Amino acid sequence: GDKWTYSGPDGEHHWPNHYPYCGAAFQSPIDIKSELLRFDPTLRPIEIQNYNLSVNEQLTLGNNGHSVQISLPSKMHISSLAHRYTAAQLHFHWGSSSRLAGSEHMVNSKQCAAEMHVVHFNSDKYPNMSSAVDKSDGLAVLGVLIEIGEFNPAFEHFLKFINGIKYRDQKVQVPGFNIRALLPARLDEYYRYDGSLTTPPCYPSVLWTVFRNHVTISRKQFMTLATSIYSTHAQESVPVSLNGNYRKPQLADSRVVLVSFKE
Ligand SMILES: NS(=O)(=O)c1c(F)c(F)c(S(=O)(=O)CCO)c(N[C@H]2CCc3ccccc32)c1F
Ligand SMILES: [Zn+2]
Repeated sequence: GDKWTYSGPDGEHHWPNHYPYCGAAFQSPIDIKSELLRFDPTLRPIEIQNYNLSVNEQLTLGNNGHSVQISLPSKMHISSLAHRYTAAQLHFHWGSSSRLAGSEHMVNSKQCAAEMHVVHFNSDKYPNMSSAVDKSDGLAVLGVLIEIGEFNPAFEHFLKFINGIKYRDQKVQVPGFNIRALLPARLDEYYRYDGSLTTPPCYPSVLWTVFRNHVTISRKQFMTLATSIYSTHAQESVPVSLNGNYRKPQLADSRVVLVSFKE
């Protein structure tokens, strides 16, 4: 079972005890430092299909005890990579009401307030997420850095339902909305490297795309995300707030981070 947490005796330094890959190479996230970067002119703009979902489509918004996740329909996919990568779910990592920094990836050691990940699997080669999750060409995750600033109406499509998933394993259906609106304007500027799941079992199976440009949410929206969720079930006597659900940056080793932009 997934007993792992982000702090305490089951925190990230202990993950390798039960999940050996967490202590191996090619781990994510990383601190994306200038000295690791190499411009790659072959990196094409990310092209996504069917992200603009109709309100008549129902999405499952859930609290899985580690994050807030939205399950995504399989018509959504990335079409600009070597294989078709079909969307599975998106989820978030955030700080806390007392520590506004909670992104997983950092850029030159700057940690943002939060980070969104849209998880896709290689549907050319694998039938579903479960069979793709431990394959070296199995997954592609789009990472979006989130800063506190302007109010973001796109986030309201799920934040307004968050009180329905306060406790672990609670789920609610929410109307579909344009998932593209959660991404930054420019999909042509990004960092690209080979890495892993940032949670156990930490399989080194992820082609990471972290967009250069962040999106913003308001302080109030951030506090809603950071203070509404518990990692414990409703019936548990002692509720434990879910915040600070980000893994620390891992060793880059000899990895190069490719960039699609010059300046
Ligand atoms: N940062 S990340 O992108 O590496 C990443 C997470 F950080 C994260 F929390 C989750 S999860 O499913 O919400 C909870 C634990 O897996 C997943 N979920 C993935 C991993 C396994 C799996 C299986 C089916 C659907 C989604 C996922 C994940 F890929
Ligand atoms: Zn994630």
